[in-house]
Amino acid sequence: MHASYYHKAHACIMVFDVQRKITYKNLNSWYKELREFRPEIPCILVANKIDADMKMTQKSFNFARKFNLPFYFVSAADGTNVVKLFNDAIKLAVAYKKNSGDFLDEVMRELEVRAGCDEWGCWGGHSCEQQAALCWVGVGMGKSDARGFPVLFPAELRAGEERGGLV
Ligand SMILES: Nc1nc2c(ncn2[C@@H]2O[C@H](COP(=O)(O)OP(=O)(O)OP(=O)(O)O)[C@@H](O)[C@H]2O)c(=O)[nH]1
Repeated sequence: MHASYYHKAHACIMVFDVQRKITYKNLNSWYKELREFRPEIPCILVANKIDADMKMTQKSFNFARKFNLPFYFVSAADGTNVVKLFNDAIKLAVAYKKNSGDFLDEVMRELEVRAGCDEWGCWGGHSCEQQAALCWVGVGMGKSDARGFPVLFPAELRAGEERGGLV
């Protein structure tokens, strides 16, 4: 899968189809690839389509145990465990993002603080990422106000907009 799919992911839901064994076997290579890009993010394993064969819920799947992954039996068709799965994945992702030792996450946390973003979002009409990018440039150019916030000049902002919105 292209690297951009993994970029800045904070959680992963890996799904196999209980009706097609090959999808279970393929988990090895998917998991290996995931860990090359995102070594630490929480990963949840899902056995999907249990409505088609409820007997499969009696089976124990070693992959989850081997890699110590939370494991859910799901049916996307009838909704079994779907909401729980996504709620839990979001919680894990948020918890990971708050505390992660990933260099990029640490940089983003620092920039969000400098840009005046908090858990509500970003103040000043920009998204956190836009604001952080503005801040990044401001810091890089050594321009900041007394509070450490970046100072950008209209010409730089215009140039940024011409390049697609970010300075
Ligand atoms: N019975 C059942 N069918 C499902 C479930 N989830 C998906 N399907 C069916 O599986 C087929 C493939 O679904 P997609 O959403 O296209 O999934 P995909 O991963 O792109 O495709 P596959 O790899 O073929 O499963 C469709 O016919 C779906 O209706 C499920 O939980 N139960």
